[in-house]
Amino acid sequence: MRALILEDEINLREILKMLVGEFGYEISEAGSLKEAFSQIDERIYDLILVDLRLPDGFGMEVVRKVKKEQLETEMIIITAFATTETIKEAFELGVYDYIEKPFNVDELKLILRNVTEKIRLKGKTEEDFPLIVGKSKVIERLKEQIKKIAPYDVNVLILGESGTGKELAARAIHKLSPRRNKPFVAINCAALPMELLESELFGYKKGAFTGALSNKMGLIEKADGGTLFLDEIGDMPLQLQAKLLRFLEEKTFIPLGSTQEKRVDVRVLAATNKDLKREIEDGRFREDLYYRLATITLCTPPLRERREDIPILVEYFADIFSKKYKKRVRKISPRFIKYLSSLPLEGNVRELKNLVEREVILLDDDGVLGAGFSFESFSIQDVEIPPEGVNLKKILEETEKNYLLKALKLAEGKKTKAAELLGLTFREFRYRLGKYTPQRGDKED
Ligand SMILES: Nc1ncnc2c1ncn2[C@@H]1O[C@H](COP(=O)(O)OP(=O)(O)OP(=O)(O)O)[C@@H](O)[C@H]1O
Repeated sequence: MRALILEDEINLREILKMLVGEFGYEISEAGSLKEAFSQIDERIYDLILVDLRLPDGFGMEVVRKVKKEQLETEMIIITAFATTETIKEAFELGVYDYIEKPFNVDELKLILRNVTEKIRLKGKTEEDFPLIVGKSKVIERLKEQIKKIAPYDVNVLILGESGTGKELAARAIHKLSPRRNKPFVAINCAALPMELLESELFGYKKGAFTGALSNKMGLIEKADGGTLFLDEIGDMPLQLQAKLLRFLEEKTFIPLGSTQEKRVDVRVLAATNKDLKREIEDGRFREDLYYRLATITLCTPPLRERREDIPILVEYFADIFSKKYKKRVRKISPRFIKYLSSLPLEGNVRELKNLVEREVILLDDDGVLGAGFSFESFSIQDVEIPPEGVNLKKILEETEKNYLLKALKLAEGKKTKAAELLGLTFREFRYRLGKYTPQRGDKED
C-alpha cells in the first residue's frame, strides 16, 4: 500500500509520516500542490492525506483531480480551517474523512485504522457479487458469464444502453480476476478531446508540447498489472484507435515526446452503447480494433427487460442513500414501486437510482419512501426521438405557434379571449403571437 502526505509544515509532515507509516504504507511526501500533482501523475496511491491550505493553492484541487481521474484513492483531509461548503464538497467527491488541526493523535489513528481496513478489503474477492443487484434470469446469466470469463486474461467488450451497469460489470470482472489487487483504471473516451485523451492514456515527457511542464504517467502505465477500462470506446477518434490497436498488439507504447518504448501488462475492458458494427460500416470504427477488443462480448440488459428486479434495486438504493443522508426508511410505498415499474426508464438503473435518491432526501417523518411522490409529474408521454436526434427548439416553436393560432381561431380572432383560452395575459399572448405573425395595429379586440 502506498500513501502520499501533502502537508507544507515540515514538522507536522514528519509526525504524519510516522503515524501513517505504522499502518504499513510506503510513503511519499509533497509540500505543495505542484509537487502533489506530479506525484499523482507518476503513480497510484491507495491513500492521500490532504492539507487544504498550501503555499501555491487549495488542497481541494487534489481531491478534484483524483475524482476526475476516477482513481480508487482514499483521501483524508487535515485542516485548520474549512468551511461547511468545503467539507460538503469533499464528502460529495468521496473523501473518506476529515480531521481538524490541531488533531488528536488517537482520533487520527482511528481514522487511519478504518481507512486501511477499507483499502485492504477492496482487494478481496466478492464471490457473490454484492454489487450487481438483481435476480432476474438475464442478470443471473450476466453474473454467471462474468464469473466464467473473469479469471482469464482476455479482453472483453461490454455492450449495453447507458446506465445499465457496464462499468459495474467491468469492475466485477476486475475484482474476480487475479489482477484484483492491482489498479482498476477507468477513462471515458467520449469526455475528452482527442489530444487530451491521447496524453491521458499514453502520458508524455516534459517538454513534449507547450504546457507539458513535467513528465506525466499515462493511464495505461498506471494500470500496469491491473485492468484498464475504456468506457464509450465507440467515441474514440480514429487516429487514436490506430494507436490503441498498436498497443493491444504489442503491449508496448511510447509516451508523447519520448523515444523510449514502455512495456506494460494490462488487461483491457471496453464498453459502448453504440452499435459498433454500424460504426464500422460507416467508417468510424476500425474493424481490426473491434476484433482485438471483443475477444468476448457481454451484454448488460436494459431495465425494461427485467422489471422484476425493480423492487430489489429500489430497496438496495434506499439502503445506500438512507445511510448517506442519515435518514430512516421504515417502509417503501408499494404504490411508488408500482409506479416506477410502469415507467419507460430509458435511463435504466441510473435513472432508478436517481429517483430513489431524490425520494430519500424528501423522506417524511413517517419514514415511508415514495409516499409523497408526485406520480403525475413523472408520467412521460410517449415521444419519438430518432437516432439522429431532434431539434427541440423547433418542436416547441411549432407547438406554441399551433396553439396560438388554434386559440385565435376558436376565439374568432379576439385576442383577449384567445389569451384566456391559453392561460395567458393579453400582452403575453400578443408577444408570443408576434414572433410568428407580422403585427399590424394591435387592438385588444
Ligand atoms: N445491477 C446493478 N446493481 C446495482 N447497481 C447498479 C446495477 N446496474 C447499475 N447500477 C448502478 O447504476 C449506475 C450506472 O451504472 P454504470 O455507470 O455501471 O452504467 P453504464 O452502463 O456504464 O453507463 P454509461 O454507459 O452511461 O457510462 C451506477 O451507479 C451503478 O452502480
